[in-house]
Amino acid sequence: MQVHRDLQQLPDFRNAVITIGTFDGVHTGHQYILQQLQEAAEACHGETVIITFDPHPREVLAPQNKTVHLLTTLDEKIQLLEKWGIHHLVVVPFTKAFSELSATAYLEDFLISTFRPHTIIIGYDHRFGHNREGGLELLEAEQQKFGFQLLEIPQQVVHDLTVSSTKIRNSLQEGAILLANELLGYPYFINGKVVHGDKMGRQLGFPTANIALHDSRKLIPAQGVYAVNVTVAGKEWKGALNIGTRPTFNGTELRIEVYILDFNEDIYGAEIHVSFIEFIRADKKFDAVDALVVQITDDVAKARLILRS
Ligand SMILES: Cc1cc2nc3c(=O)[nH]c(=O)nc-3n(C[C@H](O)[C@H](O)[C@H](O)COP(=O)(O)O)c2cc1C
Ligand SMILES: Nc1ncnc2c1ncn2[C@@H]1O[C@H](COP(=O)(O)OP(=O)(O)O)[C@@H](O)[C@H]1O
Repeated sequence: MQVHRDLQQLPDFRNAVITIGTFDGVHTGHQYILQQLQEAAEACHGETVIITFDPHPREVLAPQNKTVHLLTTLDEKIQLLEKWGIHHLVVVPFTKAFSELSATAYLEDFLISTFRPHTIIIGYDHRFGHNREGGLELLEAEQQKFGFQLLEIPQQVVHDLTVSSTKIRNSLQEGAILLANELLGYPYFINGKVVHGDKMGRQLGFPTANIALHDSRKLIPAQGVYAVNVTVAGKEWKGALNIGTRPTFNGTELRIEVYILDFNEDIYGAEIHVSFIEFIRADKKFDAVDALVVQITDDVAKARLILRS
């Protein structure tokens, strides 16, 4: 897949079959659209093109309530779309000026003149241009003049997609990992860098790699303990991960930290990838450190059992 971030440097697309969207999570619901895109492209010997915006339009248009919780960062989305065999991903820098283009200017001067689409695949309720003034009716009106095909994604499919995205976000925020993973079609994951903590872990007998996420907009699952798979320096390990404020030590800051099973290496500064497999329990305040150690020992045994094979 080719990723284009500069609209001035785009290639000449051959019979571009395009769709526009955020594809956050690239979950099972998005697969229907990816399939439509591929089928339409095969039929006209064309190229599949996904147009997405970065930053997220909501962050630019409503910055005061920008509680955008991303299932996937742009880099993660790129990795996932790559697996689907999409030919081109075009990342359009979403600016205030871009958002103020009239619907006709957006359609004619941006979408059509940039991509010369053979086919446009679009949700029945898709809106574009200043104040969301353009929609399917405008696309239909311009279809003849510019000679593109229009494929409408029906209401039911759009509805299912929205329900699915919301369900995944809510499930993760409630610790319902199994449901989230089923809807995603793969285990939810985070990417970050191993940073220094308070050096308490090794004293407890469980050193924990503290993870600083690459993107602060990434959705963090519910506080608690999880069985996870970890990739660090190209190798896979199993782990027990805690998301919490460490109430036993009267901590306040939210930390994400993982004890890696059967592992003993200095990995400060390393890139780390964690996939969530199962929720084990909620975060707790213990009266004594000994009790916390007993609990962590039990968590690790549970993680081992969940992740066996
Ligand atoms: C599997 C696991 C479960 C944990 N559960 C709790 C918990 O319930 N309550 C708590 O206060 N801390 C919990 N912790 C966090 C420990 O308190 C933490 O690892 C310790 O403070 C070390 O922190 P450090 O990496 O900054 O040295 C857990 C850690 C792990 C690895
Ligand atoms: N099994 C392990 N799991 C996680 N980190 C480990 C493990 N063994 C060694 N380490 C190293 O120890 C560090 C964690 O030790 P810890 O005492 O918790 O310090 P910190 O508070 O800085 O995280 C990790 O960042 C890593 O470099």
